[in-house]
Formats: sequence, C-alpha cells, structure tokens
Amino acid sequence: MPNCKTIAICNQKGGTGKTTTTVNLGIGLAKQGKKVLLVDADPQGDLTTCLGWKDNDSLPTTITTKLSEIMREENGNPHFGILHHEENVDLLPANLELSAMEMMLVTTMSRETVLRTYLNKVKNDYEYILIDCMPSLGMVTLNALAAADSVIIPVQAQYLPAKGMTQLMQTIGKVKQHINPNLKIDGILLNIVDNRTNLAKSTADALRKNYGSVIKIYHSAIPMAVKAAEVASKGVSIYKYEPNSPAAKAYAELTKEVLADGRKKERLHSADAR
Ligand SMILES: Nc1ncnc2c1ncn2[C@@H]1O[C@H](COP(=O)(O)OP(=O)(O)OP(=O)(O)O)[C@@H](O)[C@H]1O
Repeated sequence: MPNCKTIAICNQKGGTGKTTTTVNLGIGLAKQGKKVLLVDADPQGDLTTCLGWKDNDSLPTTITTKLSEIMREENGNPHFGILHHEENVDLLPANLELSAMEMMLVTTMSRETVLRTYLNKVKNDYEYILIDCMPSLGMVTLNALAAADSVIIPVQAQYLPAKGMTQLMQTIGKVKQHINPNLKIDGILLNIVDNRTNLAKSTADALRKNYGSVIKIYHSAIPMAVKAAEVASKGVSIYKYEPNSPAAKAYAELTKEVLADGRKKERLHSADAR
C-alpha cells in the first residue's frame, strides 16, 4: 500500500485525550475507507482496553514483544499478534510490560529507532498508522517520534501549560535535528473543551498568538462530553456508541481535516516527482 502516513498522538501532559483521539480519529479514518493500524505505546495499555481487550496483561504478543524481537535481531512474523477490531482497525496492543522497555532501550544500539525498524516491516499494509504515546518524553515516546512522519498534539484548555508545550516543542526539535529530519507537527487539537467557559476561547487565542504562525490549530475542537468519557469502557468508537453526539461530529470533522492534510501532501509529492 503506497504512502503510509505515521502520526504520533503526543503530549507529555497526562489526560489530554491522546487515547480517546487515537481511537476516534483512527476509526474515523477507517470509516473513510483507509487501512489503519493503531499502536499502543503506553504501558497503561488504555488504547488496548478502550478497544475492548480488557485483560491486556494476558495478551501473549504486544508492542513489547515486537520491540524485543528487533533488539535481539530476531526475524519473527511482524504481523503475528496484531489484533483486529470490529470497526475495521488493527491494533498493536500494550500492557504493563512496556514499562520495562524504557530501561532496556537505554542500553540498546540505535535505541531511538527500534519502533521505526519494526513499523517499517508492516507499513506497506497500511495507509495510516497512529501511535498513542504515553504521558512522558522517555525512550518509548522518543521511539514514537522517530517512527512518525508527523505529530498531533491534543491540548486541554484548562491546563494549557506553557512550559510543558515549550518542552514538547524542544523535544520534537531535537528529534528532528538528530533522528528524524522530516518530522512535522500536523497540528494542535483543542480537546475536552468545556464550552460553558470562556477559557477554551482564550486558550485557543493564546495558542494562535504563540504558535499560530508556525503550527496549525485544528478548526475542529472536541467538546467535553460525558458520552466521550463513557465510551472508553464500551470497547467501541464514539461513532458506534453515540453517533449523533457533538463529540462524534467533532471527531468526524477532525478526520476530514487530517485527510485533507494527507491529500495536500500527496499533491506536493506528485508535483515534486514531475
Ligand atoms: N471529549 C471528552 N469529554 C470528556 N471526557 C473525555 C473526553 N475525551 C476523553 N475524556 C476522558 O478524559 C480522560 C483522559 O482521556 P484519555 O485517556 O484519552 O487521555 P490521555 O491523554 O490518553 O491520558 P494519559 O496521558 O493518561 O495516557 C479519560 O477518562 C477519558 O475518558
């Protein structure tokens, strides 16, 4: 499959909706006919449980297995252990074992590019790979940024931490400089927005003022909604759980924006090729 785009959903701040966005953007893209792999890169394994694999500790094959195989230079079947979800996305699951990887990666050769080496083995089968990052900027997240073509940063208005954003931007800058020169920031997503307050608007204004000239802020903002929180325990997407909810509509709009970015990139590619 040509032109797979790998997107890291990343913010080292906890609880900004990275997992919820990975599920609903990923399934949104699948609903538009795209072949999608979701990668759980968080030892909490929330992406895996959100998609219905509640007992993730008993899964025999996870992202940890795949990273270990690459580190030991073993040639296992790269597709073995990838799960298929009823809403037409594939999942490379995770569980707590991944936390041991932080330490193991530190002493590994080419330690930042282990995940990239693995994903290169499967990416021909997908048009989009979304990586749900953990809330830290440790080795596993560096691996996600090294493997990605671009980053989407979900930000929660109430907790816009200027310092946190600076740190994230610096890390992305360093990854670009040293490991992955083509890494781009696709955009900042205003997430879990409480429309009852003015804070969302002032956060959007602050983000546009500080970053708007260099980074896109998605037009779609995901509203704070009980249904969007509840869906995490249902094993399905917001489109299946509550298709007419404002959150489902917002995620469908975000999906369109992400697809439009992809089309723009393809046009640039073909113009370059001519
Ligand atoms: N639009 C929303 N409205 C209300 N609650 C939401 C919304 N999106 C996500 N949540 C809830 O907010 C919490 C954090 O969301 P989520 O797990 O997606 O964030 P995260 O960034 O992946 O977290 P972590 O940093 O711990 O990995 C969860 O309880 C989730 O159900």
